[in-house]
Amino acid sequence: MAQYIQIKAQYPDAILLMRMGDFYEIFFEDAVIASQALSLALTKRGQFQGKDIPLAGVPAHAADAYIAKLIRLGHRVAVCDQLEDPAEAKKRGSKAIVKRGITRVVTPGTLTEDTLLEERGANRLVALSSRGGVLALAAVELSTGDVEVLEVEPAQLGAQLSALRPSESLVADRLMQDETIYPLLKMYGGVIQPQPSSLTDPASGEARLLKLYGVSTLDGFGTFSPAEISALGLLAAYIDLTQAGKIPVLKPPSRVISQNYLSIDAATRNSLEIDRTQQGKREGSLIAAIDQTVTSGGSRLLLSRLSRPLYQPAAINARLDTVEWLLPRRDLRDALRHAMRSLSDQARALSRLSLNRGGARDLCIIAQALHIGEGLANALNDARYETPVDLAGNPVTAPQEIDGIIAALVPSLPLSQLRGKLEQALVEEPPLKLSDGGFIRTGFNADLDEARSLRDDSRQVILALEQRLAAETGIAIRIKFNNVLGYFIELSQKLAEQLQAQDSEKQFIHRQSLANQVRFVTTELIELDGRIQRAAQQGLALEMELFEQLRDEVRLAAAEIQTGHDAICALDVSVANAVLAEDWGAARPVIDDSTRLEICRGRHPVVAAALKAQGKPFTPNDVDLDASGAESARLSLVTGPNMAGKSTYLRQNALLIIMAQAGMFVPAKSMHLGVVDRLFSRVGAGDDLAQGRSTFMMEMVETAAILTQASERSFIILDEIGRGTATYDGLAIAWACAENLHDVIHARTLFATHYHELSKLEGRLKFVNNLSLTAREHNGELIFLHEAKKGSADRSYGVQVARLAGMPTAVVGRARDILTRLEEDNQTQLRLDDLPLFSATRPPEPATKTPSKLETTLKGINPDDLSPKEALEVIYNLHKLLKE
Ligand SMILES: Nc1ncnc2c1ncn2[C@@H]1O[C@H](COP(=O)(O)OP(=O)(O)OP(=O)(O)O)[C@@H](O)[C@H]1O
Repeated sequence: MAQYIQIKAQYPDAILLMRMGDFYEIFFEDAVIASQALSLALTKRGQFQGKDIPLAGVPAHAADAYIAKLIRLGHRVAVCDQLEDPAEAKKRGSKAIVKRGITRVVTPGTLTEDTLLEERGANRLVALSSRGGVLALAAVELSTGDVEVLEVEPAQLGAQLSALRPSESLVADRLMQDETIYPLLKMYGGVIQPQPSSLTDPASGEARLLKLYGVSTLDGFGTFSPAEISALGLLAAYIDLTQAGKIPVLKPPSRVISQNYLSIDAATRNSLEIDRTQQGKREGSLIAAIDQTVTSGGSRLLLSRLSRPLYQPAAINARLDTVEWLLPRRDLRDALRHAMRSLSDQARALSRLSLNRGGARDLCIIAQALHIGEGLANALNDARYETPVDLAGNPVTAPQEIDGIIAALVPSLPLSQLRGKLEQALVEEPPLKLSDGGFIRTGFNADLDEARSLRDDSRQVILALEQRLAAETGIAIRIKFNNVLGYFIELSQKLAEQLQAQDSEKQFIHRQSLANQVRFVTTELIELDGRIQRAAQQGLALEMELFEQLRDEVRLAAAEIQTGHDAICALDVSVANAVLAEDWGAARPVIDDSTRLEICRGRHPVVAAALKAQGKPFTPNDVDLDASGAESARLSLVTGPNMAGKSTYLRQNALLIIMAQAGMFVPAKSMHLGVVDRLFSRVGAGDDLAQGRSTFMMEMVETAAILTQASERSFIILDEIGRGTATYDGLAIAWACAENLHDVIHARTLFATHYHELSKLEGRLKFVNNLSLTAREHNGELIFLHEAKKGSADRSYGVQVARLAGMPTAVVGRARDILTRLEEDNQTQLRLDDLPLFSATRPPEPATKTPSKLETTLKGINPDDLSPKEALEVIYNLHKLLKE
């Protein structure tokens, strides 16, 4: 108990699992929590301060599953193991206690076990910190070693957090009080772990980073701002704490420049269902419909590309070049995919090895990946020279990305030697547990072979002994083995009596009597047992030593192995995109700096695939927008009956932009896209009652965000703005928003509405046109054509849709009557022609004052965090701002 209490005191917030022989035992309050969470029996053991100590326990061999469940429920788990053999402890005296210590703290963001991780998803730990008014995010994916860091504008925090989708977030204590930041963290940050301000100081953060990376300066990784260092430092501290000092192999932090990416705010990401549906499932999301990758690393990379599409045309085109090059090379693609399919998750194997959690199987995974990588490089290299000229006789050069992949996969001499060594050393299918031994091949190490043959020979000797004793005594002697007694002779009661009766020399020593059996040993057997066990232990110790040597060599080569792994992931994604492009008859989008969005016969990737699976056709649709207004409308008003396909049309165009900027071919006949800087979607928000916001309030919050943040390079889809309030209020808001988007923001916009009155904007505003999704009424039946055509719809056919939905006939009939009456009633017709023209250009009413840069910076400073030197620096900065 004293040992327990002392260890528990170091990890008060975690559930402590204490190793006791074959079990992990849980005591006190932890036992109560765990027994409820894991449906374990709650018992008691001993007393503490006069009270019973509650106890629960889980078998050590099944601990992973229990830990996973606790983590999923949001707990942290500290695992305390036995650090020595109980026999060692006994040497110190019979009452000595086995040494125990924390070997790791398991938290949602720091998992590395395959059994606890989603194969195709990322598991990120994120840290958020701020220095001098600048906010920074750092993210690590411990199971693959990827580290990213970026500065964020407070307005972009939601977008960035939702792109990273952390499982766990470390947050500097004082940011927890920030009214704008905390709600975002709560929504998108996973499990939040507040961190003391003392850990956010950049100087100590830098020291921790140097230790983590084993370098003497961070200069080789680039330049980082104090806020970025502070966030990275938080990660380093937490990794140190949770991994009990073991240092993972991490890639150098890559600095994300937000301006190089298409920004997608959190609400948009949710509503477009990029990586999961609004119900939280992968199935039905964009990624599920388009993921053709064959490796888990490739799948994760595709997800990260879709979560953060690019903004620079050159970078997008480089990816597209690769897909285009792979597209006609079907045999090559098949061969590459076939080879990659047999790869296991190399990145995670490497990470386990570096955290001392790996086994011989992980070494095999690395060797196999190096082998396959080399094969891939050869196949690509051959293909590079296969078609030197195209049909027109022009030289065909492989895209740059392919050259890069080949270069990354051809191993250096030391790495290929390491691969050879691993292949020589390891058996084909090593046992799951290292402690079982038997993973090193015979012939690799002479000492090991000798120890093994000693062990095997001894077994022969046991057999011989068994036969000899049987012959000598005339009794069918059987020698058996168990972990407690070692080797022993086991006889039935009757035979035992017979043996003892004739054993005049007392050769057979009694060991144990069971109900029906009696067990004996002989001095010879004891000696033999010792010899066998020593040989086995010696063999195992040698194997462990060899394993550690190989593991250290792999660790040393980690950076090159990671580069190769990244190249395979990129290849997998490009091949997958080419496969998809062929399956779908997809087109390469033309990407440039223009302000166009022109799609011919585009299809919704998810809806079209779902309909296809049901054997139903999908109607392709065009879109034609130009933010400058020179070539076509800037804003299209989309009307049409309920169920006509307005939302599908809107989302389809947004999704195609995401795919195109992620560097993928798109399901369309053609697409011309002037790159989009920000994507906004206001499509059917749900309530956020937890935050005290009604549906209408949420809709207004999101619309406000669009109107304040969009630029003329943005793309916006707005679905039924204003529908959640009284008709006139809603129409007025929708009207004003459309005007503002057109006159002030100039962004390419698709605006779906049931307010048919809005169609009057065409003609009134220069760059607005009307589109409608068509339906036809035939013999009282409504037929949806799902075709987007020029012009506006005249009605919504809501009552017909209600009938289709199975509303009682009496209600539908009554609704029809009321509708006719309302339509006849001229009073309800709006006199829209009386509205003043160009109202959106009216000078805005004095808005609430936006804080100046000086004020924002001042607000971001926490005097308690500053050293005198930093304070002086801040004063200089503020003074500079005053002059700006
Ligand atoms: N282009 C299309 N081709 C074939 N089917 C389509 C197409 N577009 C939409 N659909 C089908 O029509 C259904 C309704 O589409 P959607 O939700 O987009 O309609 P809507 O006009 O937004 O309706 P409401 O105004 O009631 O919200 C979809 O679930 C889909 O199955």
